[in-house]
Amino acid sequence: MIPVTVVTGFLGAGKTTLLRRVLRDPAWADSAVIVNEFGEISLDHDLIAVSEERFVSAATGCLCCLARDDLTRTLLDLAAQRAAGAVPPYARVLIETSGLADPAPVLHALMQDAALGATHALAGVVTLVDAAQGAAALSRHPEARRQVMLADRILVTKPDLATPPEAAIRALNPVAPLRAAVQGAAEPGWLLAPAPPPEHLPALLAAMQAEAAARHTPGLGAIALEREAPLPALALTLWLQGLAEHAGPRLLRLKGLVALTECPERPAVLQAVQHLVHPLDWLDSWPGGERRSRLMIIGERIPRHFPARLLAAIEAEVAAEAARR
Ligand SMILES: Nc1nc2c(ncn2[C@@H]2O[C@H](COP(=O)(O)OP(=O)(O)OP(=O)(O)O)[C@@H](O)[C@H]2O)c(=O)[nH]1
Repeated sequence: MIPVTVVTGFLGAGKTTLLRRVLRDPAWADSAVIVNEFGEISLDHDLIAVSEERFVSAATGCLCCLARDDLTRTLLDLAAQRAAGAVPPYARVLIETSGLADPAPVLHALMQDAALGATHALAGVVTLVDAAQGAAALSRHPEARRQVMLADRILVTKPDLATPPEAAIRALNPVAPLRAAVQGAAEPGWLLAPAPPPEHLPALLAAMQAEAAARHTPGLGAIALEREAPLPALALTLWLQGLAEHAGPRLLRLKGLVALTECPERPAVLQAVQHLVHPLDWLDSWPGGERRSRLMIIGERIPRHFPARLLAAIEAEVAAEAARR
């Protein structure tokens, strides 16, 4: 049996950060990773930096989540390749759901599909809750609440930024063991040790399925932005300010790799979760040698062309100002 752990948590909670850390630990490096990303641009592979063979990006055009059938096929294909020696042997599978995913269909697939059940066993659901923005996400987004309700273990992230919203978490899930960790520095043994599914899980899943229509925040969408030419850091800063002013709390998540004019040979990793822009990080080199900025914005009712048009206007203004000086 191949143990499968589902790692979930709302947009920007720190799932990729955690996986990157866990996979650097030699004791857990023999894990296969399936990342379910929402939107047209896939970035997590570049950020997790796990080997090509053990990584599957299950991108989806649907906000909802990884469809049951897709997940079943992905897990069985991977297991067949493992049995045939086409991929290095792996000891477990970690599934990172999209931040907007309802984990219930994934759990259904693992618990009810006969072929999957014969080869894979659900080892647990690890839910991440952001100490800084988790309380807001839990009150506004049904997806975030369902992720906490289904958790076997809860990891509060970013406790360096704010006090964990423990009361809001406990109101949804009074029993799951809870710990906090900065930058994914959690004990993998605690996080990933198989947890028997709680007795009430089938009833909880059935109840959730019954109210499936209410499980998503209405009006959510992802906007992708790609560009060849490097961008002045000033234009990027002004663009972020403009987006935040325009969208306010409707801007849920922004992430991307950006070529800055000041340092185009290395990609800057841009991360924002709601109004909080995290400090820029840098990768050592451009993944695949392709020097092209890629950005993904997830928000509620943000006009599709607004981010690109705002960026073009700001860039023109910054260039004109530079020419005047
Ligand atoms: N200060 C602080 N920042 C953190 C911590 N954990 C993660 N972050 C930052 O939070 C941002 C989002 O982290 P990710 O790991 O990309 O979050 P995610 O859940 O994978 O995001 P999505 O897949 O887009 O939903 C990044 O800038 C991380 O560096 C933490 O404990 N403290």
